[in-house]
Amino acid sequence: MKVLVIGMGYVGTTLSLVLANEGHQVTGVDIDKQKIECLKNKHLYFYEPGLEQLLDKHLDNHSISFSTDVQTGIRDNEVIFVCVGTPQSEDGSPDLRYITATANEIGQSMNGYKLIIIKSTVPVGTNEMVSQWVEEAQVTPYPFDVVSNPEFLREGSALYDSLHPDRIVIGSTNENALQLVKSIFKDLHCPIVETTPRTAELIKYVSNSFLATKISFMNEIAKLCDSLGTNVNDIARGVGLDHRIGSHFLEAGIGYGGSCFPKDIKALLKTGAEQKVPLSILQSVENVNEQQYMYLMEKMLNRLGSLTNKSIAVFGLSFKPNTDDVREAPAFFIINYLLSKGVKINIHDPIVQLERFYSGYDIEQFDTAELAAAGTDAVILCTDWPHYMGVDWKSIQTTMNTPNLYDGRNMLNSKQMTDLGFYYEGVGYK
Ligand SMILES: NC(=O)c1ccc[n+]([C@@H]2O[C@H](COP(=O)([O-])OP(=O)(O)OC[C@H]3O[C@@H](n4cnc5c(N)ncnc54)[C@H](O)[C@@H]3O)[C@@H](O)[C@H]2O)c1
Ligand SMILES: O=c1ccn([C@@H]2O[C@H](COP(=O)(O)OP(=O)(O)O[C@H]3O[C@H](CO)[C@@H](O)[C@H](O)[C@H]3O)[C@@H](O)[C@H]2O)c(=O)[nH]1
Repeated sequence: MKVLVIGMGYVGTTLSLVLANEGHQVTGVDIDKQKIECLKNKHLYFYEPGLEQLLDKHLDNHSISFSTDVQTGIRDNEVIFVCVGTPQSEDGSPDLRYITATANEIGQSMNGYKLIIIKSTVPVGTNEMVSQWVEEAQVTPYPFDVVSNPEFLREGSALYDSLHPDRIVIGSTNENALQLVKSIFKDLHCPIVETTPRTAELIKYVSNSFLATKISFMNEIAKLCDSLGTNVNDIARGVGLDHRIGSHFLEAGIGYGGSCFPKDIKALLKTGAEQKVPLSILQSVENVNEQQYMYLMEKMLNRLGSLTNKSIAVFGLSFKPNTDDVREAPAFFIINYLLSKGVKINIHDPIVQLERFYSGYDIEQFDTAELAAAGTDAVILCTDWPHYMGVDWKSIQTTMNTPNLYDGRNMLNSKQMTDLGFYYEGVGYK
């Protein structure tokens, strides 16, 4: 099938490559010339394991092409996936300007029937509004359908998640449109949830909110563990082996970040407020998360006494491993806090280059974790990159000014680190 994908961000690029891999003929469009140039030149402009190989393969066999010509893309394709961004606006609600612009563009450029599939995460009622916006923009009243098909991939495992989804959610009011979307994904074997567009839109927000709830719940329990002298990692295992609870998303630490959880939780809270339905549990989830990085900072302050003239190494910048995405990354909240206290900061990350973010501050990036830690008063581990399991902790311990190790992801073995001579603290784990 010929398909157009609008918006070559994480979601659109991954979807385009997966659809090409499933045998579809894909055109990917974006208004960002640089992104399109990169993709045309077989260069993935973001870090995501496995995607560059697919890009190479499908450009070579001509099953995918990229363009900035959105209008021609719309005219040449009956099936259109919309994957544009829906960032957070000032008041916490999603900014729908890119969705509106895309709906207008489709309405103005369409030359026959179009199936418009909304992949972007949008508040309840947006699919209905898209129908209205397309209709209002139409020059000739061609028929079209709008279907909600939210995306559930995770950064860092986007390809795997897209090829092995837990479920596909399709919200449609039209049976033919529903069957057409199902036929596009016919080779992906998983349950399909057929529902209304409004319900599909809400499923996406509830999924992210529930996952974030698990994290914040465990982060609060971690504080109790510190107080009681119990181990939150063992608690997560002991609790998660109960199938009714499940073992995923129970890892305590410095809190969740990324381009999705913080914004989507804010958006659902906004929806609750608009509907005058207080979402008090979700509000607590957000509150716990916003304070979580400071919990580790307070532990460090208790030991160091003061941060004056201190030098601290921060390991890991991205919001999670296997991505170079730093949107809402807890590492940056920590860095900003340390900078505000006049701390000298040494950075290491296996992928992310810091120059992109700071200049003129007392902050320096090093090529190795060992170099970054030398001479510092503490190391703070912010991202659970597997890389940090393999660094030379023995040598790090000997070169630090004072070997204090704060593990914001509870990823290292506390006994091993203590045996090496570190003062080690995790979150609910010592
Ligand atoms: N990133 C994720 O892991 C993820 C996962 C699931 C769902 N989502 C949701 O999917 C959507 C996209 O997320 P993303 O991370 O890929 O966003 P992104 O910001 O990385 O990319 C969006 C792209 O859309 C392009 N764009 C904007 N307006 C356009 C227009 N009028 N025509 C053509 N292109 C246009 C932008 O230039 C940009 O490249 C969001 O709603 C997000 O919440 C994201
Ligand atoms: O037990 C855990 C699991 C995750 N995290 C943190 O939570 C954040 C988000 O992690 P993850 O969900 O793996 O990454 P995302 O790529 O943001 O994916 C989420 O957001 C996407 C965008 O909506 C959805 O599609 C995915 O299903 C959803 O998992 C990261 O900072 C993690 O470090 C924890 O602190 N503890």
